[in-house]
Parts: sequence; structure tokens; C-alpha cells
Amino acid sequence: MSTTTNSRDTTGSIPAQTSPGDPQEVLPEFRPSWWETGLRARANASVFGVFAELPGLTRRAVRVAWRADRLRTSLVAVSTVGAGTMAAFGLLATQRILVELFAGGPTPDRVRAALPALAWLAAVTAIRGGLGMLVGYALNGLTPRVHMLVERELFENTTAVELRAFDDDQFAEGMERATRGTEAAIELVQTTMNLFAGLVSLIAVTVAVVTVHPMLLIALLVATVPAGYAALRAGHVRFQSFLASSTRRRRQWVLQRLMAERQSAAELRSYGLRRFLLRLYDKVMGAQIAEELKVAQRVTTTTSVGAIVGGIALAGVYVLLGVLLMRGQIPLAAATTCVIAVQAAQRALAQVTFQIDRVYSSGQFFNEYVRFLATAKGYLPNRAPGSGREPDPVPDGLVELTVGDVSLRYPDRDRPAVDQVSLTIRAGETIALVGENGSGKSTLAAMIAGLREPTSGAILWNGRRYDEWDADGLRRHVAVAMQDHHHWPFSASTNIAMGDIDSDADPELIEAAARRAAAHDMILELPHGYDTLLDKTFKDGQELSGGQWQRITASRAFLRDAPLLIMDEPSSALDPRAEDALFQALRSRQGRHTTILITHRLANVTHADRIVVLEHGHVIESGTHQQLMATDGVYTQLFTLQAAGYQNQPTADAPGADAA
Ligand SMILES: Nc1ncnc2c1ncn2[C@@H]1O[C@H](COP(=O)(O)OP(=O)(O)OP(=O)(O)O)[C@@H](O)[C@H]1O
Repeated sequence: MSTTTNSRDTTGSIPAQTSPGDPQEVLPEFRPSWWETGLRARANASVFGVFAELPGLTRRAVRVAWRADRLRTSLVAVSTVGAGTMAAFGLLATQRILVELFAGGPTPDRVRAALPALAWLAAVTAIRGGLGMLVGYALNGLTPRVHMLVERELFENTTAVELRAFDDDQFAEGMERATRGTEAAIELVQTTMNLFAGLVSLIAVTVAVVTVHPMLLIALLVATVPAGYAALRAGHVRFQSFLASSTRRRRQWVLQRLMAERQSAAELRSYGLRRFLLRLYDKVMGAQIAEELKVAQRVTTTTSVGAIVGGIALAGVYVLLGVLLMRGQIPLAAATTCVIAVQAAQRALAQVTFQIDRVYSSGQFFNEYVRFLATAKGYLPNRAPGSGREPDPVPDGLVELTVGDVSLRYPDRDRPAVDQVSLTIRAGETIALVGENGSGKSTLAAMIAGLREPTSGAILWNGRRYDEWDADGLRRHVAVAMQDHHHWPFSASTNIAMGDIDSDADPELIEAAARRAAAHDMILELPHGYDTLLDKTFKDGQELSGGQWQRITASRAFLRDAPLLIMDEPSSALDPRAEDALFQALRSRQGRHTTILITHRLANVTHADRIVVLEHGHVIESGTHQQLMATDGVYTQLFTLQAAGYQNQPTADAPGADAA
């Protein structure tokens, strides 16, 4: 295996040359991961392995179709078998017609004798057509229901898993594959039904051929199996390619967004990132094209060899028929039926092999979906371990919150982000978490909000561990304004109402919450006030500034009248007036409701009941503003530094003052 796995050279720059050789040398994300080994083994399974998996895959397809819509699934199955049977009857009727037409006697008599079989042929053809239409209609109704069923199941899981799942890149990979798997579910159901149809036709035609001459069966197999084998091999190659390029496609998608979306447009220009991103794009696409070419060559070679061998074998079949005819070993009517039957069998077998290939490959994609659901289940909240009982509903109100020796280490990190932190917060207190970037404030807040589970230690809500309470109920008792808040693409009022989505959005409450976060006047200035859609990508949608979004986020948190409010950097983008209004609103909670406040603007934490200073995940200082200032520790240094920024006003003597 290549040892060059990072695209950065020793100077840390990204190489300018496009080298679409080994994709693993292009970007570090392309390094094969251990978890792909099992998938690769499956993708490399022999063609016979396909047959081994087929029953399981078709069972899965039928089960999912059955769950989505029983009536339509039954209708498709019955109509498919009916249509296949009609095909066999059609062939038998054709043979009957030929026998009558090739018999002795005057032509009008022969035609008359053939009429009943002709009527049969017309009837079975019409019935077959009608059943085919029925299958089409039933499938049209069935497939969207299948898609909805599997996609909804996916979203049920992705919205329920714990936050830590999103730190895991395997989870992200699995999700991409699973998304493809939801589309594959439709294909799997459709192709499984088509496979049944093909098999029924094939059986019918094979019976007819064997009836004419058993030897023709061998010829038939020789004429069709190579092309079928080639089709199956080609399916494998395509699947392997999908597997190999999953990470690359994700990277390509990210790059496409970075270069085409408005969020990144301004920074892209101001930093002159255009050439840098285009170079990365060239590398990713170079590797992608190299892979696609390799796959296309293998597919073409495999299918061409299959077609050549199949063509030679078919010629052999016709030669054999000719020999049998010349020797008088087979009547002309039977030989003609045989040619028709061989062609029909070839079509049926081609359909079957094609469908087997598609069932197999769409089944592999669907397996990714099934596998992802299993992975996601591993991330579902696991409450009250070992207790075997339902978690208790959370009583209203917070009396005391205890953080007991809590640590959290992110999976890919050597050091814990929060390290053995202990803290007791009583009802009505305002606690400020301060500390330098990366000191663990947001991580601690996320654990207190019930969004992340500690790696060790425990947090107690009113004296009982979080995992003993109902998780959703607990989260309803906490309102959080996130540092990385999401810009929900809904109206301003919905954005605020989402803070308490389970209760009816009372416009008065929404307005009151907006006033507390200094958002009310700003919202009224929007073209449609509270009904303004906050998404520029839709018609009449509006874009907000960073500070305006921050006000909406704070309003959302205020709307949820929760006993515990966590505000993580709520004012980093606010103007001084809005900031003042927000902190006045926060101060008005003091003594009545509990607040945890994270901010780097230390002037805003002086009123807090307690200031907790974090450094590298540890609590290094704790006390009121006055107590901490008296200790001359880290807090004093940070506070003094910031205060000096306000005090050091330029004077008339200061250099540059004139120019200003
Ligand atoms: N999802 C994550 N996966 C891995 N590491 C993370 C993740 N989130 C945070 N970290 C790391 O954990 C440490 C603490 O991060 P955290 O966001 O809690 O710090 P913070 O004190 O809130 O910082 P800031 O003041 O910059 O907001 C940092 O080293 C950060 O890189």
C-alpha cells in the first residue's frame, strides 16, 4: 500500500499539479478505511456469490413492498405470474397455428382450421397486455410508497441518534450510502418484480423448447449463458466502483458547494480562494475520471466477450436446427416454432440476467441502507442502563443541577475536552462559563443540555442522573441558544416558535420573546414582518445579518419558558444596544430562573452569581467577579486585558490621532 497518503507537502502547501494517478495520493480522505474491508469482500464476491445472495435480496424486496402497500404488492405478483403464463399460452397457440398452416389440403381449409388457435392467440395477447398495464399501474403506486417508507425510516433514525454520531465520519459515509439506498429500494422492488416476470416467461419458453427437441435446451443455454454471465460481471464492476469512489464523491460535492453557493462566495473572493479550490476540484475529478475510465474499460471488455461468445453459440443453434430439418428429424412447423421460441427464450434470459444484475446491485445499495440503520441503532439513546424500566418523566422546575466529576473526550481526540469538572448549580443562579477558545465551555454546556453524554462522571437533575429521566422531557426543560445556531429556512415567527414547537405558537408570546432579544423592531422592518421567509433561495425570501440571526436565536431560547436557559456566545455579533437589551433580559431572570451563560465579553458576566473559568477542560477558578478579581488569576488577566481595550482611548497626542 502506498505510504503517501497526504496531499500536503512538507511546507504544508497543497501541490499545484493535477495527478489523477492513485486516488489515495490525491487527498487524505481517500485513504481506505478498515470498515470498508467487509464491503469490499462482498463487492468482490463471485458471480455464483450473486446467486447465493439473490434469494435474500428478493425476500427483502418483497418484504419492504409488502410493508409499504399489501394490495398493490399482491396485484403486481398475481398479474406478473398471469402475464408470464399468457406468454406461454401464446407460444403454444403460435405453434398450433403453424401446424395447421403447414398441414396438407386447400389453403382456405388450412386457414379455417387455424382460426380457433388464432382467436386464442389474440385473446392471450390481449389479456397479457391488460395484465402488463395492471402491473404498470400497481408499480406506479407502489414505488413512491416504498420510497417514502424507507426514507422516513432513515430520517426517523437520523433525527433520533445522539449528537456524537455526527462526529463519526463512518456515520457520514454510511448516511451517504444509505441515502442512495433509499432510492435503490424502488429499483430493488421494481427489478425483483421484473425478475419474477422474466423467470415465468423463461420457464414457459424452456418447456416449449424441450417439448420440440431436448437437445435444443443445451444449444439454448450455450447461446444465452455467456451474455448473462458478462452482464452479471459488469454489475460487480459498477458496484466496486461506487464503493471505491464514495469518499471522493462526498469531497467533490463539498467542493461544488463551496464554489457555487452564496455562503462561501464572499470569503472565496476576499481570500482569493478561486484557484486553490479549482485545483482541488481538478485533483478530485482527475481521480474520479481515472476510476470511471478503468470501470468503463472493464465493463466494455466483459460485455463484448460475452456478446461474441453468445453470437457464435446462437449461430450454432441455427445450424443444428438446419441439420435436424434436412435429416427430416423435425417437422417444418416445429422448427419454425423453435426459432421463435429460441428468440423468445433469449429475450427472456437476457431480461432475467439483466434483472438479476440489477436486483443484485440495487440490493447491495439497499444493504448499505439496512447496514446504516443498524449502525444508527447503535447511536440511539440508551437510557437507564441495566435498569430495564422506563425512564421517569421530568417534574417541572429545577431545584439543583449537579455536575459530578464529568469528563468528555471526543472520539478522535487524545485529550478530554472537559476533564473531571464538578459544579453545583442551584435554582435561580446565573453561572458564567468563561475561558479561552477550546477550553471546553460549549462541550460542558452541551452535556448539561443533555445533548452529549459524558465519557465519565454524571450530571444530576434534581438529584437524579440524566439517564434516569426521560431524555426528551429533560431537553424540554432546557432552552439553548447555540453558538453554531442553525439558520432555519422558515418564516421569522416560525423560527422563534420552534423554541417551543409542541405548544401552539401564540403570536403574543412570540412577540414578547422577540422583544426580550431585541429582535422585535428588526423583524417589523422585514418586508412581511414576522411572516417573512428567512431563506434567500426561495421567492420573497430574505437574508439576515449575523447579528440579526443571533437575535432570532435568542428569541427562540426565550420563547421556551424553561427552568434552565443556556446561552452560548449569544452576543458575539450583536451591536452594543442589542447586546445591552439582551443582557438586561438575562439579568431579569436572576433569582427566578437558572441561566448558564458563555461569553468572551467579560463585562457581561460581572453580575453572575458565579463565574467558572475553564482551561484545557479543567475548572481552574470559580467565584463571583469580586472574588476572582481579588485572586489575581487567569480571570483577572483576561478581564483586565479586555477592560484596557476600552480604557486606552486615543488622545490628541497619540500618533495617528490627527489623521483620524
Ligand atoms: N465535535 C467535536 N469533535 C471533536 N473535537 C471537538 C468537537 N467539538 C469541540 N471539539 C474540541 O473540543 C475542545 C473544546 O471545544 P469547545 O467547543 O467545548 O470549546 P469552547 O471553550 O466552547 O471554545 P470557544 O470559546 O472557541 O467557543 C476543542 O479542542 C475542540 O477542538
